[in-house]
Amino acid sequence: MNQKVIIFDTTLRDGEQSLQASLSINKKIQIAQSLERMGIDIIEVGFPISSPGDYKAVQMISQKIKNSKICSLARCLKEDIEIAAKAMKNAISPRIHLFLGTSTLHIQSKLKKNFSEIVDMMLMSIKWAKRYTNDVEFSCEDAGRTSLDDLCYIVEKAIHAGAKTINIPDTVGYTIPTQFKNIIQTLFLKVPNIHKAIISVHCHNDLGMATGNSISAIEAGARQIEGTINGLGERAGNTALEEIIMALKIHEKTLNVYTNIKYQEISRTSKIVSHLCNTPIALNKSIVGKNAFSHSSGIHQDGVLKNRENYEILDPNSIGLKSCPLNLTSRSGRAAIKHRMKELGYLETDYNLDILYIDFLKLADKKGQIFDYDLEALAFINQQQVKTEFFKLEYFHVESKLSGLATASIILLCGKKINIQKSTTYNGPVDAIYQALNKAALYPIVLKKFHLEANGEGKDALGKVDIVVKYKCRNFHGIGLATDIIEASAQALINVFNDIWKSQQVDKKLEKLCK
Ligand SMILES: CC(=O)SCCNC(=O)CCNC(=O)[C@H](O)C(C)(C)COP(=O)(O)OP(=O)(O)OC[C@H]1O[C@@H](n2cnc3c(N)ncnc32)[C@H](O)[C@@H]1OP(=O)(O)O
Ligand SMILES: CC(C)C(=O)C(=O)O
Ligand SMILES: [Mg+2]
Repeated sequence: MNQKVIIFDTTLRDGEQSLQASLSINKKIQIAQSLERMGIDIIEVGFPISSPGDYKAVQMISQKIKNSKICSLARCLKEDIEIAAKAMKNAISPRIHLFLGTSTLHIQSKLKKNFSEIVDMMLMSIKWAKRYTNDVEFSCEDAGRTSLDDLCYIVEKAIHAGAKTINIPDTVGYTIPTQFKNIIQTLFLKVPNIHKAIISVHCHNDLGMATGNSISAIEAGARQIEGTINGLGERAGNTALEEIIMALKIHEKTLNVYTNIKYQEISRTSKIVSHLCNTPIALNKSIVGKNAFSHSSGIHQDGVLKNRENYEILDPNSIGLKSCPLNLTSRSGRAAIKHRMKELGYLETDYNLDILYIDFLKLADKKGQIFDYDLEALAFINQQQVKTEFFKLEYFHVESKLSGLATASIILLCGKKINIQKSTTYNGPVDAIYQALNKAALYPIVLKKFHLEANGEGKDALGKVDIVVKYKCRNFHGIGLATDIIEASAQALINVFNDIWKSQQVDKKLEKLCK
């Protein structure tokens, strides 16, 4: 009988570590809900000791997610474990994920300890974590460069101490598939109590081996795969879960395994993660790239027309990609929009149909036909700007000319106050409106990245602006979307102001609680 492979998603933890700006709590909740809908078994939602915002996000996700297990990361320190447990207090079955470097390099040059101290730290922390939950995972950080004897020793002790899952990370993406398979096979051969735990792997993609290494680990007996959507993660990223999931589906008869993933949700989840994390997907990315199912050369097109399977190993429908039979224009109604969103894999609870319809009509009047990418952008970028936000742009007027001054006038609602500002600069219209908005919001921010692109194709594509802004020690990411690129730029900055404002409210609440 086929065995189950547990899919463990760390987009919100390892994936987030690689982003230029940390995710707001709302974005984290939206991603977690998307992962839950995809059938992810375990969602690693954060590292609660790392910041009050992360703690709060773990706390809120623990309340909302009921069909996936919730997991939080902790170092082998009592305080980390206690905070992780507290943040997940309302989760149905919380998992504490402990990690500790086990390679000589990490032990000596990073942790400044010896091997027996590491074993003691591991034993103490598993014991401590078990006070809060029965579900403890222990990761041997840098296992890919750990001596096999040391690895077998520490894995045996960790299982004996009560860890139910043992994770073998190739933290720096060092190994190649034959080596990594050998590590897992050796553990199964030499660790006497290995069958009392699930063996998990967590691969990084520094040499482009993450998916290959994870599959080779499954061949050797691993039954949990850790990874992220779109392969986000430290440096070159983690194992891309969509790749693993589809590889396991296609080769299920060879590998004798299955997963509980709802394949139809893959495309939608990938797009949501890409939008909210400000990480575009490469055109040629396996499974979810725009070109993954398109055929450009004559011989391939001829072959596909004769029989799709000549050049396709996957049916695009299987991951939720469906072509659109409806022509969506300003003559379309709510029913058509709801229907198309459903076909694209979204539930009515994912978006607000009334707000989406208003935005849809405005856009449809401007550009005629509305495509899927417009609809998704309106639903998942515009609706980030919930109508109850603290800062709201009421009006702007911008003028600029060749080799001359640019001037911007704005009216910004700041809560109940109306703030009117004007700014003039030689740096162009975006800088002019940013200076005026800054004068109104009064946050001492530094703009670190400004990226403008066309969302869609042709002259009626929407302008999409992504910015990263530094405020105090933290980076914030904002997205703006509009047919007018100045409006899109302004909206991106206002979204950042709203996130800063919200994070200040969270900090204030936590300060009160701590007093
Ligand atoms: C492989 C991975 O992906 S591991 C996860 C990595 N993720 C992150 O680091 C993101 C979140 N991190 C953070 O917010 C911060 O680094 C914190 C809050 C965890 C710690 O912040 P600080 O207390 O300022 O420590 P700093 O980050 O400078 O250094 C890390 C410390 O943790 C120690 N440490 C590292 N791993 C472990 C571990 N598994 N168990 C116990 N201690 C550890 C280091 O030795 C170092 O201690 P030292 O200062 O005594 O040398
Ligand atoms: C915390 C651990 C599992 C990790 O991310 C790594 O080793 O890459
Ligand atoms: Mg990692």
